[in-house]
Amino acid sequence: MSTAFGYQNNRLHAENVSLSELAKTYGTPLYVYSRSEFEQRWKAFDDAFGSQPHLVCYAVKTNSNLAVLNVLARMGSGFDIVSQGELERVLRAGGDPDKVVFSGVAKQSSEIRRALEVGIRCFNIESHAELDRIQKVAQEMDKIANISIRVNPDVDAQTHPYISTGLKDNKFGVDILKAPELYEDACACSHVNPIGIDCHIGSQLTQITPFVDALKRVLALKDTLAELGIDLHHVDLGGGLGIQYTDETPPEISDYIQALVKELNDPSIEIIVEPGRAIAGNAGILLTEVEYLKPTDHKNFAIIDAAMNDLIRPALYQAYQEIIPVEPREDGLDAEWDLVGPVCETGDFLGKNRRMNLKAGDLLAVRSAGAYGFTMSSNYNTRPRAAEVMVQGDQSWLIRPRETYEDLMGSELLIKD
Ligand SMILES: Cc1ncc(COP(=O)(O)O)c(C=O)c1O
Ligand SMILES: N[C@@H](CCCC[NH3+])C(=O)O
Repeated sequence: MSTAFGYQNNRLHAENVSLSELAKTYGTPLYVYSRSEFEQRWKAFDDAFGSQPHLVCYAVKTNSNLAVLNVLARMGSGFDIVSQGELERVLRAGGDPDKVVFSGVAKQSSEIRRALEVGIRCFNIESHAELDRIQKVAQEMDKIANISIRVNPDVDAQTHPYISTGLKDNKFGVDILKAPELYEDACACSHVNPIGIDCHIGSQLTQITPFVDALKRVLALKDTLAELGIDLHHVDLGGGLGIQYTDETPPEISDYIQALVKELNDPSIEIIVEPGRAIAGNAGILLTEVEYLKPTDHKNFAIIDAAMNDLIRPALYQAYQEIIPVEPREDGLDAEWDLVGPVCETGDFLGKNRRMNLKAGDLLAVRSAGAYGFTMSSNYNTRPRAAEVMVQGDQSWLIRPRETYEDLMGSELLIKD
């Protein structure tokens, strides 16, 4: 797990910043990110390619805070987006549109138009209907749309069924056997230019083998296309590399990338990867305070001020995330606790059966919350979304204030009649 979060003098720190101090200044729940961790993890991907042409396109959905995107853009990162909203964020954060790939099964015409207007690198196409739509919009704009086709290699990613994307049963991509036909149709389009092949088989993979198996199938397709006279410039292998949440042992970034480079065995082809979790996951924690202790004959509940609306992974995927005290103590109530939030749902828990010595008012840190944490948060129960803070060394920056109650009204209108 990340070394960015560790104890100094029995107090948990983010780099050299005390989390107790951050909680005092900004309140809880609070997302805290380590800038150094984001930078090191992105660089680990970039460096691992050596001389192989490549582009690391950070998956924006993972953590789309503008400061996070800006830190990565400054390092030269590309971006994998799935909506115009994400595109606008990348642009606002100083990202280079020429390093943007656009994934997703349901791109709207207006989104395609905007992406062509700013000149993104490539659309990852997921169906014939989408090819037709992109051709139509590009023709109207008199632009050429670079595309790759996202193929579904039917490889079992051996991950949670909700985050497995490369099986025939999943809505993503096109059947790899039908892909040559689609490429031929794309070549026949006046305003579409096929430049690559794309696949993404799932998320939180802890083995290299499924990635290599998918690449083998992609390369077989590439050979078939070459025989049809269709030569491509890149292969995009998506994201999906897992992280350690508890006792998983995911591969090192360098071993994963080197396995891809070795299997490709062609220095003239560019490899694009779209990592998200492997960069952001262990670069963030969610800080929360114990509001009440509620021991019962049957179970002990520690009611905390963070909830499923702040971090939905435990409720949605039964995901396990480590929860540790910011200032460990021995004079509280030592018991097994269910750490539950204020939301009116039985599924509102961040952890179950966690042995801890607690008092009300204690601060806890939910680890590995940098990925799919804030970006999946909501206002359920009309709860303001948490603030986000970035630290580096002994510096900290508030990068998104906590929502106010006025923010929660948004621009809704009363009916006047
Ligand atoms: C198309 C695509 N690319 C990249 C990612 C990022 O995945 P991960 O966070 O597992 O690296 C996802 C999410 O799974 C995705 O759907
Ligand atoms: N949101 C998921 C990952 C989904 C990946 C998106 N394609 C998670 O928290 O694990």
